Amino acid sequence: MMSTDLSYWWSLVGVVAFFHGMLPREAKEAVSRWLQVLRSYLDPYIHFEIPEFENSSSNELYKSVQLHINATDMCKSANRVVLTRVRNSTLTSSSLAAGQSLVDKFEGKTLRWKHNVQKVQGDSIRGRGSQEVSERSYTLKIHKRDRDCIIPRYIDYVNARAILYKHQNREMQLYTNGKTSSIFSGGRHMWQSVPFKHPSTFNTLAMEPANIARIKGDLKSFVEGKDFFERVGRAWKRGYLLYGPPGTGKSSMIAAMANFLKYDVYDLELTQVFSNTELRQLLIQTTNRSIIVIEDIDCSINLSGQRSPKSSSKRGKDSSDKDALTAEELNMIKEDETNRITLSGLLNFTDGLWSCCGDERILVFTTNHIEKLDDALLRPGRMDMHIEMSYCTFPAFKILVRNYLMIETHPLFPTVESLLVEGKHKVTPAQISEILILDKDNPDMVMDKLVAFLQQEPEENELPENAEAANELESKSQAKAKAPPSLII
Ligand SMILES: Nc1ncnc2c1ncn2[C@@H]1O[C@H](COP(=O)(O)OP(=O)(O)OP(=O)(O)O)[C@@H](O)[C@H]1O
Ligand SMILES: [Mg+2]
Repeated sequence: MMSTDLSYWWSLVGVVAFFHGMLPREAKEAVSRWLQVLRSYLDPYIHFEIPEFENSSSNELYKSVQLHINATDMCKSANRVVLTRVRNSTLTSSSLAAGQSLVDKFEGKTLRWKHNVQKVQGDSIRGRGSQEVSERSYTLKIHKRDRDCIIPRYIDYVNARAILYKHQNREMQLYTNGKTSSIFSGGRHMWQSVPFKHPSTFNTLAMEPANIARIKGDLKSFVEGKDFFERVGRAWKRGYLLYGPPGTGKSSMIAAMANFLKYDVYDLELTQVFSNTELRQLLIQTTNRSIIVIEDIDCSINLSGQRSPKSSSKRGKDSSDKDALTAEELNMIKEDETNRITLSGLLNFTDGLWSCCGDERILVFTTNHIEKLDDALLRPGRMDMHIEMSYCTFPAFKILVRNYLMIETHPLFPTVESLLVEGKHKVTPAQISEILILDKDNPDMVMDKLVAFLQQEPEENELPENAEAANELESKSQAKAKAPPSLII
């Protein structure tokens, strides 16, 4: 009955439109207004066109819709879908084929997307001469009564989903600062980047599972904490101090953090930074959603405010050789001496910088010698979480074995457990990994070798009883005692 009514009204509109051309001007205008009212009564939907290009420039909203459709997997409900994959990528993107529609839901309202593809003659602006090109657009159809209550918010939601999806599926970058000096940098970009493809994740890290869960939880609440940081008036940043002996997974942890958050990594080599001005330029050039890493902080900077021996030797010149230097080099040393970076200077500077530019930054310092670190670095508010990367425990060992040998248990596990707990010498995950990698297809042989290794008499440089290791353990416990009430795990 309803459809018969509608076809009657549409026929009437058609007839009126036919005679419309023959009417005088005033009557024409009146009829046009009347037709508009009638049309909106008959079609209660509003259609938004979102073209791929508008005035020859690409329309970001079109790309956002495409990404939103990918992110929500809405294509599942379409009959025809276009699948694409760019070279060297592992990601398959899907988009609606021409003429296809799908339904989205937002705040209980129904919205319909349709993808339109039309062949048109190309124009010279897009550089295709007179070739035939495809003109694409999306049409969003919603009920007129829903328009005002959801439209600005729904478009914001589509954009936000698209940004998140793009971020999660993009290629991450590892940046390093090259060998520059304030004299030579001349304001050019001082970071060089390569694609970041480190395979370490929280699943491959050998660590107490409870600690991994705490770190992941901390990172997650940091990422979701924009409103919190704004409310309490703090810069949106988080600092982690990773400490422990060599080969316990500090660098692997940084890679796992980056992979978990999909953040770029800026590996800041402080020994290549020769002045505060240069440091400021470097930090300003880092982007949001990134991890800034300073490895071996105790070796990179001298706590008393002097350049470290490592730094001086890297530059290859010593003040005693001043006679042999050129005027330019002497100037560099002079500038170096007046601008040298101290740890507290660095921290004060980074704190100030975070407060005024950049969001969502993570700062990670690593050290093998926490006891050598300045109180300025350890005081609360500087490094929010102190994470000890320790020698291999049995739970950590099981993670390594699961990853390397793909076994969950083995008859030699109890022996390994007692050797790790009461063993003569402590071993790092790196040492265990070296044995586990010997033959992934022969777990029995590898487990035998591992037990033999753990039963060996400790070598000089591995002994906790020897001078260096004993000192290390001693100073670690002292350091723990003096560590501030930051979160220590
Ligand atoms: N906790 C761990 N979980 C998994 N693998 C580990 C772990 N620790 C070390 N390894 C293995 O040992 C190698 C070296 O580890 P990594 O470079 O992360 O140690 P590190 O603590 O950063 O050492 P350094 O203090 O010398 O920089 C890694 O490539 C990895 O294969
Ligand atoms: Mg390391």
